[in-house]
Amino acid sequence: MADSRYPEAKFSAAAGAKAPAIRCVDVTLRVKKKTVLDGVSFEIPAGSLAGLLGPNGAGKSSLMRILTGMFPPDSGRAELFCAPAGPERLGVLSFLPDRGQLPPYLGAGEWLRLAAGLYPDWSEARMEELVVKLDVDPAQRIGSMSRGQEARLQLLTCLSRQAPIIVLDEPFAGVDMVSRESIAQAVVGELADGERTFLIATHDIREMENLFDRIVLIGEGRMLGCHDVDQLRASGRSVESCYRDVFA
Ligand SMILES: Nc1ncnc2c1ncn2[C@@H]1O[C@H](COP(=O)(O)OP(=O)(O)OP(=O)(O)O)[C@@H](O)[C@H]1O
Repeated sequence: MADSRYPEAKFSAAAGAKAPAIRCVDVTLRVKKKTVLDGVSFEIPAGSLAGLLGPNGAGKSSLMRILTGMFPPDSGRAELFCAPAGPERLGVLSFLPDRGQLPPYLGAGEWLRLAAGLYPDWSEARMEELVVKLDVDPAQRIGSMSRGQEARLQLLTCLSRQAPIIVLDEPFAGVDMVSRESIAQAVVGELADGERTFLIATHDIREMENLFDRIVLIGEGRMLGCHDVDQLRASGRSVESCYRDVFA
């Protein structure tokens, strides 16, 4: 069932599995005279778990920031549930930025209590479950955390919200290899229930390969493909082989 607090999500779910939760139409962005995104168009159907893949500097983070409404594109449209992305739409989207920083002087538990007050869609039950799964110590001061430990706390913060769209920019940066695999399966895989829509930018293709049902490939600011993963597999290809074909 779509969450009744988000009429657009309900509308989208009612419209069928193919209703786009995220749509970009000819999105172009220039930063300091450089074209960072050049006519990017794709759709992510509601309920998908999509990977946004591409090499360093491809434009993935820039595209995600446009989707969160941090800044508008120079031209084209970015839409969430068929309405323009923008700061006023942050209620439908939970975002984990690639270079986010949590207040170093707080303990993890103190931060989570603060976040619970900040977000109206915070789920205390999910937060408690994720504290265990992500192995976060509520007593640990954020400033004393390793990069991987802080990344877990950031992921926990993002996933404790019940927003219908979840956008994660490099959620596993700094997390060790074995933990990346288990977090991908036990946390992201479990939350991808066919209702929420995930867009995840990652270089950890092997760990995420089995979870994606769609991939968007972007290189030097241009769209280089948007594939249904089942169709890729039916043609004898994997996400990794597709990535190598495009970028190697
Ligand atoms: N504030 C800025 N000033 C100048 N150039 C910028 C700025 N922000 C982004 N860029 C440029 O835009 C391009 C895309 O950057 P972006 O961070 O979106 O790429 P990315 O695909 O997320 O890369 P990565 O995988 O390394 O995180 C890069 O060439 C980057 O140098």
